[in-house]
Amino acid sequence: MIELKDLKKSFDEKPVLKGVSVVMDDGKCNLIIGSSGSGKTVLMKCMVGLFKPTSGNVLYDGADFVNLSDKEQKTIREKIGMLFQGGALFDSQTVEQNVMFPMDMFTNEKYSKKRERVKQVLDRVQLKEEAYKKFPSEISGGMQKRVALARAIVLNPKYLFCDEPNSGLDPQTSLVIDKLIHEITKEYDMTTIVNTHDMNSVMEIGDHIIYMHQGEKEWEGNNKEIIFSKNEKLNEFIFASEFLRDAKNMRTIQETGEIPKEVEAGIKDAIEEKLNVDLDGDGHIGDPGKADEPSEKKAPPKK
Ligand SMILES: Nc1ncnc2c1ncn2[C@@H]1O[C@H](COP(=O)(O)OP(=O)(O)OP(=O)(O)O)[C@@H](O)[C@H]1O
Repeated sequence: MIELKDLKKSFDEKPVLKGVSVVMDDGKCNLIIGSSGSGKTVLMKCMVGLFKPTSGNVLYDGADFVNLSDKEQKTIREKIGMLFQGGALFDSQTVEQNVMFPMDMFTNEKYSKKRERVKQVLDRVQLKEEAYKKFPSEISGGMQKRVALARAIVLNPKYLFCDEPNSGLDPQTSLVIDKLIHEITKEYDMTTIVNTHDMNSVMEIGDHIIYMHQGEKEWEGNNKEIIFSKNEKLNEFIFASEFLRDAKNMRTIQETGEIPKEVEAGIKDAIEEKLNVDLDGDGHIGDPGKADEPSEKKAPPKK
């Protein structure tokens, strides 16, 4: 289990993380969302030991990472897999060599054993053998992400960190990568932390979502609860993310004028205000509690 306790990080007296406390769920995809500059990357870097927090704790199964000896920190680092933004593959190495790299670094396994394991993980991310000898520049962006994911899990990590795994991918390929991350998290029983801007990912794999706003945890919940959220900052962020256009439930509302059953409160009011439409036919646009007098309303879109 990873637990953050009152985590603070400042750069030159400028506070970036202002006391974040959260427990990352084991065996689940924990998504960190928030607008640019809200502190998502700094939070992730504090978790993996790339930044030293100004104060507070990062606990791995109760052990405070920052105050552990180098040897103890190394033991935890060995349990961490990282999928870096952009994949960060070595251009001069083949697919197979890229995936084998962590085994070369951290194990004394025989070459045949390493090849066997590399094949296993490349199979798992559905990469065919004809790609093994190719260089990153010779394969598509989606394939590169698969290779990066295979490399991240080759040492069978307990914790998987993914920084913007969908950056540079089209929505369909993003969905495939999201699903792989989600399935592998369950199969390997990992604690996965994903830093993302992608609202489709949020809806698809958001077992546990942490919404960061200006260095603080503003909201947390899962992908069902986010629909009902009445948190104004979160709703603003969701709209800024073009959630209306992209997310499945919202698409249903726009295209058919029907509200999916699960969208009965929370964000529904904000959607009404945004579209200036009385979706639920209650005589009000937005929250009826807020309106002093009935709003001028438009008919719901025709089916
Ligand atoms: N090494 C650093 N030195 C000084 N300031 C930093 C450093 N790293 C990050 N910051 C500052 O911390 C703040 C949060 O940055 P961070 O990269 O965590 O944002 P983010 O939420 O990940 O944004 P994005 O979605 O754009 O990646 C920003 O104001 C950034 O300028």
